[in-house]
Amino acid sequence: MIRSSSTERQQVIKWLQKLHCNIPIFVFETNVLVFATFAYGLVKAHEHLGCVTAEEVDGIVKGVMSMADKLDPNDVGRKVPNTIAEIEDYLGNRLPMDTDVPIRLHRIGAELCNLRAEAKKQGYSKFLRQPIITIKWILLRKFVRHLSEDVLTYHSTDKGFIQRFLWWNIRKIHWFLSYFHYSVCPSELTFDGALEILVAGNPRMANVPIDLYREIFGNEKIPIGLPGQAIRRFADMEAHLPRMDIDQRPMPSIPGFREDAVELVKCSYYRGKLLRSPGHPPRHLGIIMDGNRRYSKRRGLDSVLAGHQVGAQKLLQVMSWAFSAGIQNLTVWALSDDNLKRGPQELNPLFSMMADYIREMLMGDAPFLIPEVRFRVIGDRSILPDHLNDIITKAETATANNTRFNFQIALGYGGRSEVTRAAKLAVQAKMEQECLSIDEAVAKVTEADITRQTYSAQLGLPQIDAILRTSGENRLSGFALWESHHAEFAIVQENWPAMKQSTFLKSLLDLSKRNRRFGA
Ligand SMILES: CC(C)=CCC/C(C)=C/CC/C(C)=C/COP(=O)(O)OP(=O)(O)O
Repeated sequence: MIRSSSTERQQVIKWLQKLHCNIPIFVFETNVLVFATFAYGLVKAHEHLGCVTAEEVDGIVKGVMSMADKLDPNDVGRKVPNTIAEIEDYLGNRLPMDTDVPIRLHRIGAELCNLRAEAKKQGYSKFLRQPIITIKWILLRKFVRHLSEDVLTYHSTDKGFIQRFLWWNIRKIHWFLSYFHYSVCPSELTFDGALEILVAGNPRMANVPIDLYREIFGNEKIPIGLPGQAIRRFADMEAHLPRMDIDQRPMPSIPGFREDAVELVKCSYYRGKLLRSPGHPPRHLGIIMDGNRRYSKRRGLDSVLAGHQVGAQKLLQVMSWAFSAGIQNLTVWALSDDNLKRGPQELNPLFSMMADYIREMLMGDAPFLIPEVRFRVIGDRSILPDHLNDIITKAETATANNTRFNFQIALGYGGRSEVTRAAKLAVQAKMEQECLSIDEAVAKVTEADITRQTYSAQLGLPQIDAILRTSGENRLSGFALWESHHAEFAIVQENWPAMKQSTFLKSLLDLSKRNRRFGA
């Protein structure tokens, strides 16, 4: 199972903390965003071009951290350029070339300047549509090599010189970032989205952005409106660029890169929209995870179980996508009572796999991937094998005091059996609480009494108000039969294991826009 180790998380957190607090040039949130994009670029360049080595990427990171250690803390607050006009002014007038700067860096700087001049000459619109991006990648490669070489090999004890030298490199980074940003940043990149880009550069760090964000700044330190400010700054920068649809934005034509980058950009875009949407995320989202077997067949996987395994990994991702999108209650349907018709040859391995995943979620390096998850199972537990029931009980007990995210898995669940059960319990409760005969209790039972006996209500959760189903199927199959009365419905065409984060966020955005009248 892919997940971040706490050491990796801590490293990234420390690194970002230092960037944010100690480096004057990164005092503005936007520059952290831009740096995140830059870091992503480095990693991608390394992955796809194979020209930037892992050591070089490490060199940059180490270099930046060592610069953070050495810089003068009194220098905090320096204004950095944030618009094209400011950058031009900065490059032209306020960035003096130190005399002891290595010649080759000077040359790269000149090349970058030429690029800028070229862009200006041609007009940014034309410039960005041309394959000039390739040249940028070559420059990026050169830049990274030289910078990392310089930072790593420089051992002088002359503090004054080191400081000047490091400062110059920092300016260089910012200089380059501006170009990089103007080429590939989406117009609605949010802080959260940028962090995601950063962590997604390391596949083991994927899908922890909000959590990471909170760890970096602490809950009380999250500046209210920070994303808004960031968006405004981006909008300001973007105002100097031609408007382009996401799909038209210039991307290097490297197989795999474009799709990957477009997905990140789309996620960032939808997250930005969600942040500013006047609606709210579902209070309680229900998901029908459909299409595991079709996925397995379509991808030519070895077995049906392989499809379920990818589905289980998707579930871990979706939990964290939902959490970071502000959803606090998530119920997923993993096995219906109808599914019990499937033979033991499919069910037994599926049960074992579920037990493994729940154990892994419980015992793993980062339990449940997101903090303070309360885990519960609804449905008919009597149909589950003992080993699965044991681990479920352990997970339920271990997470019983958690409150930030309620996560329910429906197993052996059917809508009709839930309603039947709720009706029986409602009559029973009426008899006991009001000392009634069965006939009197049946006569007095109300809808509210039955609602109180649904699983959601019994667990102290709001009723499911939105249901998402994957694999293009257009029916409920009895999921949340009682609660679906007013629930909004979203259908995703992708099979569950193939669902993209952008599709998920887009569905949430769509759900948040629904005009709900509740029959009025
Ligand atoms: C830890 C834990 C509980 C993991 C859950 C794993 C998971 C995603 C289970 C879903 C199983 C299931 C019956 C999916 C429906 O697809 P299908 O098999 O009916 O596929 P089809 O619609 O293509 O036939």
